[in-house]
Amino acid sequence: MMRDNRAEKFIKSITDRRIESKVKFPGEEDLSGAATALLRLQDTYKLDSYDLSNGIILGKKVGHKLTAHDTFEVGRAAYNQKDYYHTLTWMQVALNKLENENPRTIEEEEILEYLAYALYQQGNIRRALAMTKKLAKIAPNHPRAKGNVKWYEDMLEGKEKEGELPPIVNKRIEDDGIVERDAYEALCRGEIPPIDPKEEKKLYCYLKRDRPFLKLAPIKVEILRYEPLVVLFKQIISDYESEMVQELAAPKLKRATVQNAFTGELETASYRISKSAWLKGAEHPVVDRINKRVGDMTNLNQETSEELQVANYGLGGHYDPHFDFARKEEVNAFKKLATGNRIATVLFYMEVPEWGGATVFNQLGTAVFPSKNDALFWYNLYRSGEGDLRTRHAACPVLMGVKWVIFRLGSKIVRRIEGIKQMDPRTGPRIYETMRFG
Ligand SMILES: O=C(O)CCC(=O)C(=O)O
Ligand SMILES: [Fe+2]
Repeated sequence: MMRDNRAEKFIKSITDRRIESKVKFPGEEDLSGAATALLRLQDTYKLDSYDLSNGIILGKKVGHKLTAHDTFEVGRAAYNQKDYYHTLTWMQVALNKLENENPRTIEEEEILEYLAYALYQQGNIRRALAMTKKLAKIAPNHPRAKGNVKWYEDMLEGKEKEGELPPIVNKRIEDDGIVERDAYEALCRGEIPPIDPKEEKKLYCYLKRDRPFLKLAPIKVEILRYEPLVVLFKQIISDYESEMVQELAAPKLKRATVQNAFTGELETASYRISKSAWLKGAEHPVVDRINKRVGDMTNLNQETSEELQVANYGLGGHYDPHFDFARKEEVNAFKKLATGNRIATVLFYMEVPEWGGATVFNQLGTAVFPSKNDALFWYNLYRSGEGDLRTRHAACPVLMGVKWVIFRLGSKIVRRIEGIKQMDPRTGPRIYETMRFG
């Protein structure tokens, strides 16, 4: 038994599978992606770099400590994205950690060079110079240190004063493409703007019994807001159904893609990090049952709904603010959807994270913290078929645990049999004819 090397068999099996492309080893993108996820979590939930590198989240010890080298890698990922704000904080923590490390996991000079450059980029030239001088001292043969000292000195034009260095300035970049970032992140943290008490009074819960099946099994509905309407269906799937859906979806999960608005192509993007899979009604009775239930929940004809989509978000998984409907200017948008634009979204929370992962409507100041086995519903389009820009929403990054959702998007040729009579003040009890949009 001692001669039997089990690792060899394991390695062979992994190697074979790798040749068949079934197993992929982590590469540069995985490392930078993991680091970016940490930075995203840090910003959204206002986490301290030092705590985070010690596995402490919001005061609780939850993870492993990072070494100075790990910490350096996070800083380097930030540097590669020209994010000098985070480069600076993480390189400082790396340096700090290195002092207490024995044996050391990284050379001090490596950290110093990045740190000096980040200090310079953030407007701390005197400190960048001091740091580079230190680098030149400990590594006299460093290929760039001496040149950089001169460069910084020239920049200061002899204005380099003796004595105390000014305090470090380190401002987060303002323009990173997400205009609504601050409001969005505040919502993710649960900092929700107060609701007008008059509006709040109009919100209520009721049992939905307006279809024959629901006479026997009424659905619990909670109205979360109006204009645009957002409701929560309580305890609408069972643990068994949720487990079954996860089991069916797990082998099919693939990295989620987004549609490039200019080219119409599907591609991966850092603003949407999750894995997803599609499930057909014919695949399992549970899927079929959930599809039918969406009809009972929403009173929307399900014939032109998209298949169920299952999404799994891991740590740091998220989806930046977006619309579920396609805008007219988007290339191929309607072609891909086949049946037309997406009138409504239903989002089931199968598995909820311990922290983070809220669904937030950043224009509306509404945040929904997932509750297991409940489903969120909203209309994406006005009755005219125009996209409702107020429905811009996002999935906040998961800070602890995992999040599993199912969503179903209803599209174009929609016969609202009755509308959601009690829920939707716009629809009332009327019966709608087939509507064609787009
Ligand atoms: O997971 C969520 O909370 C929202 C997901 C979402 O908006 C989407 O996938 O379109
Ligand atoms: Fe969405």
